[in-house]
Amino acid sequence: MPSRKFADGEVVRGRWPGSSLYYEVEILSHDSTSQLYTVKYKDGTELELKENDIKPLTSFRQRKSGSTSSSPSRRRGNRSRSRSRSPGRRPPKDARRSASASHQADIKEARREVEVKLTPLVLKPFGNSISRYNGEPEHIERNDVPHKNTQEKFNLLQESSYISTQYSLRPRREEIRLKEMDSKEEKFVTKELAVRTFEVTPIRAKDLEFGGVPGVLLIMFGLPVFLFLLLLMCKQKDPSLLNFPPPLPALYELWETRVFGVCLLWFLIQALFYLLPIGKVVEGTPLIDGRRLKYRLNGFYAFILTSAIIGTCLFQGVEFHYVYRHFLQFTLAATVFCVVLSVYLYMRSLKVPRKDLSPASSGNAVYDFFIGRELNPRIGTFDLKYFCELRPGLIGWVVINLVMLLAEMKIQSRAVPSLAMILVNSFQLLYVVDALWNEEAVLTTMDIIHDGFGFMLAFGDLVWVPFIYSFQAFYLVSHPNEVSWPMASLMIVLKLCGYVIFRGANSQKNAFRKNPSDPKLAHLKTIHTSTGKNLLVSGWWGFVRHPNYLGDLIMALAWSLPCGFNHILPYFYVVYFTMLLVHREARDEYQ
Ligand SMILES: NC(=O)c1ccc[n+]([C@@H]2O[C@H](COP(=O)([O-])OP(=O)(O)OC[C@H]3O[C@@H](n4cnc5c(N)ncnc54)[C@H](OP(=O)(O)O)[C@@H]3O)[C@@H](O)[C@H]2O)c1
Ligand SMILES: CC(C)CCC[C@@H](C)[C@H]1CC[C@H]2C3=C(CC[C@]12C)[C@@]1(C)CC[C@H](O)C(C)(C)[C@@H]1CC3
Repeated sequence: MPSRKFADGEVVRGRWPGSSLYYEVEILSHDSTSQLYTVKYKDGTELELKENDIKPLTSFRQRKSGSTSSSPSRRRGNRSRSRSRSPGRRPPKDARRSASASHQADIKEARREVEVKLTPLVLKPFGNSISRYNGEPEHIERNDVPHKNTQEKFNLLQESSYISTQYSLRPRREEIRLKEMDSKEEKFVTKELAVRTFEVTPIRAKDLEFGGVPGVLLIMFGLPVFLFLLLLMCKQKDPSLLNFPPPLPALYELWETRVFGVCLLWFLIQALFYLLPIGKVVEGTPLIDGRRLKYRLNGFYAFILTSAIIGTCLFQGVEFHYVYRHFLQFTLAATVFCVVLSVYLYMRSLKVPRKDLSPASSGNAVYDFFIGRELNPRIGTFDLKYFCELRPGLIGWVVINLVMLLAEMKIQSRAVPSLAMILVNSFQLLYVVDALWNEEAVLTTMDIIHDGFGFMLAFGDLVWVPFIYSFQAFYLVSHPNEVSWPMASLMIVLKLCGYVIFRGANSQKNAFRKNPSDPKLAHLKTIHTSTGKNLLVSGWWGFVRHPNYLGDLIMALAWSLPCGFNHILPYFYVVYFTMLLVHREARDEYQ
């Protein structure tokens, strides 16, 4: 039997799972089969830890800072003690005044202080949250040297951030109770922190995402070219990679004003549906200044109305084949539209107050043109980003799929569409309907919370989604693939598995973000993070780090499989999507 290093009843330090923080724990028992120790924290939480995650007390130096507590519960107690000593103990009303214009001089001075003294903690505004982990170790030393008033205020802010970096694991019910007790005061602290960090921290070049300016230039010029090449490749009889490059059409052949007019009409019809006073109005997550924007949820109605129009057009004998025949022209028209939209978005963003800028914006014109300068560009109540995220592109994708289904029947002289085409169409239809049905969920995605509205999302939403995501259907029109029923059943099962994981995880996350005290979530465990927010670490979110991405990837595979294995092209989506999600996961992890 393998020997054990620590005895029952021994007091040691246990590493907090997923962090580099050690708390004082008592060894309760040891399981010789799993080699896990059951340990108890001072607040009563019991966890199982590996031997590697346990250290003797003697291996830790006493911390210099004022906080000597080691367990989550003791730290909480300590927190109120330290607060009572600090200026932050003032009632919120008084404190709010300190952030007002009458203290501009203080702020200026503090700004200098922050730049010089608080550099280890790079706080950058992140969407509606308030600070951003800078990749440094989470354990932040506190500055105990007495300073002037302004420095003290920032110590308080730093302290609140320090407190936020400490993980806690307690049953969720208790967490909720404690949260309610503290929420008032925390709200004040984080709000003040938000306002100040937004003013004082310029974004450094190394913080730019997507490879900075060279990276975004490459994406902006490279992606449209890539998109056209992919579509041209697919038009070839043998779309093998060996047949690269495909024959290129003359540029003038790609432009057709009528097609551009159709795109414009499509956009305007969807905008009209968006403006209809049907569907409930909800509030988005709080902005940096505490405001919450209102959003109307009527995407699903827009989809129903669009289906009715498309149905009527079909009934009237409208030639949908026109879209297939002019597919490249449609792609170019949508790209031109998106460039014009991006220029408009950038120009208008130059006039908006700083508080309305996206936390992702940098001050560099090229980068900001790409990532979007303004967080929530609106014309009156018309929210351009929210509208584009779900309506013209996503509904357009379904319509394009239908066009491909009809084109397949026409070109291959079929009385009914192929099973492969039916599978692709229904899988993707389910995905779009799900997105529209759960429209509110989009309000908690990083696109809405963090990114501005610029070329990236305009191109992604209005060109990339409709013209790339419909690629499998486009492929099947000229490269038929027979799918047997047993294979089809396997693909359906795969799709449904992916969907259950995707929906389960997203719904759990949205419910949690909407109301962390939701009794339905009380059984779930959470950890506290340095952004001040909690993360779920059980349920779907205890299974893998990003269960929603996993489900999405499984679905992506399921809707590529009906295209068979003759060519790699239909699997491009799976490859791209994996890269996109790995990158998003890294961005999320960083934040
Ligand atoms: N088809 C496509 O092309 C495509 C592209 C992108 C995304 N998607 C799908 O869209 C959905 C949303 O994607 P997303 O990129 O916005 O990612 P997401 O993971 O849904 O959202 C990121 C946010 O989720 C929160 N979060 C992360 N881990 C959490 C946890 N353990 N507990 C609670 N909250 C947690 C964080 O919120 P806070 O910041 O508030 O902490 C984070 O900012 C996903 O299902 C994804 O697969 C599809
Ligand atoms: C560099 C560019 C090509 C990157 C383009 C990225 C976009 C294509 C995606 C960014 C956010 C994505 C997104 C969906 C579709 C693809 C994006 C616009 C989404 C609307 C798909 C349906 C989901 O249910 C969703 C609503 C959660 C999702 C939101 C994010």
